[in-house]
Amino acid sequence: MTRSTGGADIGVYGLGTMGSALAMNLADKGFRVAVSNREADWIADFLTEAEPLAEQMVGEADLAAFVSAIARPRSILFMIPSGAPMDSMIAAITPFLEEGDTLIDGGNADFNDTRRRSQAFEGTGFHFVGMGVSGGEEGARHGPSMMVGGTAHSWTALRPMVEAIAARFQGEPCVDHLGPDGAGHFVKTVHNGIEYADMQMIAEVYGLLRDAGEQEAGAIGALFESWQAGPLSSYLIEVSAAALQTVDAQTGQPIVDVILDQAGQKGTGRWTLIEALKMGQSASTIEAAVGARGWSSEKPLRVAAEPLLPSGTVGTDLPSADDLERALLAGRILGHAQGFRILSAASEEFAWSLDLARISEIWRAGCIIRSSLLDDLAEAFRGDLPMGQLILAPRIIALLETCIPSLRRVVAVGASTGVALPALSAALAWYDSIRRGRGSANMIQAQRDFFGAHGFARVDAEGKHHGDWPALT
Ligand SMILES: NC(=O)C1=CN([C@@H]2O[C@H](COP(=O)(O)OP(=O)(O)OC[C@H]3O[C@@H](n4cnc5c(N)ncnc54)[C@H](OP(=O)(O)O)[C@@H]3O)[C@@H](O)[C@H]2O)C=CC1
Ligand SMILES: O=C(CO)[C@H](O)[C@H](O)COP(=O)(O)O
Repeated sequence: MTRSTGGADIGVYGLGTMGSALAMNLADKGFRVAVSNREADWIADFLTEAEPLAEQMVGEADLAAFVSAIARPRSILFMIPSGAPMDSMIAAITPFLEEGDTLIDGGNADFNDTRRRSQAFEGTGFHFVGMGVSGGEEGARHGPSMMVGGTAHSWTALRPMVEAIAARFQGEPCVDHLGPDGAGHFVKTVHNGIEYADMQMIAEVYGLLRDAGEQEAGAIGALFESWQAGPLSSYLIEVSAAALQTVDAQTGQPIVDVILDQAGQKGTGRWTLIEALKMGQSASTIEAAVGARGWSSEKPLRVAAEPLLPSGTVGTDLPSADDLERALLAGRILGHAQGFRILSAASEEFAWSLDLARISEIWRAGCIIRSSLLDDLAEAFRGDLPMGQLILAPRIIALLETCIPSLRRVVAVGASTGVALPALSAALAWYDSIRRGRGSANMIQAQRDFFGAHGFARVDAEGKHHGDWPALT
């Protein structure tokens, strides 16, 4: 199986969808790659499939031989499931490492695990990198966006390779060293939270057109396709348009009509929320998207409830196509604003000094959430940013002025027709919360003091105060 020894520039362990594609991308860019996989039989199959690039690869089933095949100091990239499998692989490979070697976890890992592993590596002479990779199989093969967290030493070793294989936006590689330990995986997690929100809002518009508008999948797909020429232009709209216009070979129906309405999830959306809540951040659009995937899994309950619970009104006029397009743009802006606020809070919490402009820039190509909006966000972050808030950047305010009225109209139609638009509605409520100088939390404080003597601050005096509340009979 071995085709050459000792001189590989990098090792890739885990030849599933992502690992195979990244190994081929690296070989395509002229790097020599050692590859290995838990299921050893797959190594030979992969090398056969990788021809002619296999000439630059060496396959080793044995871990010691795999490590030996890589030139020192070694860079070893793991593309395997997060959590326990990664811990087991670290334990298994560490005995074969030497001073200066770096292990890279390129999977979707919980950044808390990455921080723990990075700390465990401190003082060992080995290095640990948590690297978020986005772009799916196609991106991994031809140019992903990558978010690197780890030591400066590891970045120096890794940089030429990841810059060579990354997607490019106007010639610039969509990869950067974002900070130490868990910074890269945290940014990837929030990327996925934004991805969940964007996917959900697109699905909501599809649902509104299908259920309130009784439109066929192909027609909705054609509408989405037309939006690719405007400000909504993005990979996710492109994918959705193409999926809606794809016909199932078995039935001749639109394929989306035969796909069960239960969405999978592997954890990154939920992690985004958990970390947001820990830092006191509201990420209501992302929460709605995670919650909607949860509702999707409760199919039997939904089927049972449909004939029992009162519905919305029929016959309401649908929003115009322009309104739907602008509502989605507003939702996308607000979903990103929530994500970037979480990144900003984490940057402070963990002293990462995250460069939010740079993060927007490396998301402009290669990754799943790439969109023309990210170019606007990158420029907004590089320009005047009142109170450090993306949503207050003049460029973003100008965009919101054009699309918030549409979001209001679309949410109103969803409410009256009884078509659930949880992420779009949450985005609008989040927007209306942030722009309201005097909110309604004075009522919460009155309730808390009434039942629990928690005290409240007054608008006209310093200090903590209590109400002279009446006794309830
Ligand atoms: N698919 C995607 O679009 C993206 C995936 N990711 C992340 O990349 C990582 C890999 O995903 P993907 O390539 O899609 O997954 P696949 O299921 O296609 O491949 C998984 C790989 O991990 C190996 N593996 C599974 N369990 C273990 C274990 N316990 N110990 C060692 N190796 C193991 C498998 O080996 P074997 O062949 O023996 O089963 C296989 O090589 C995941 O963390 C995922 O979240 C990140 C971005 C995008
Ligand atoms: O990281 C990714 C894209 O950026 C992966 O495709 C990930 O699996 C998506 O998350 P989920 O499976 O929970 O939808």
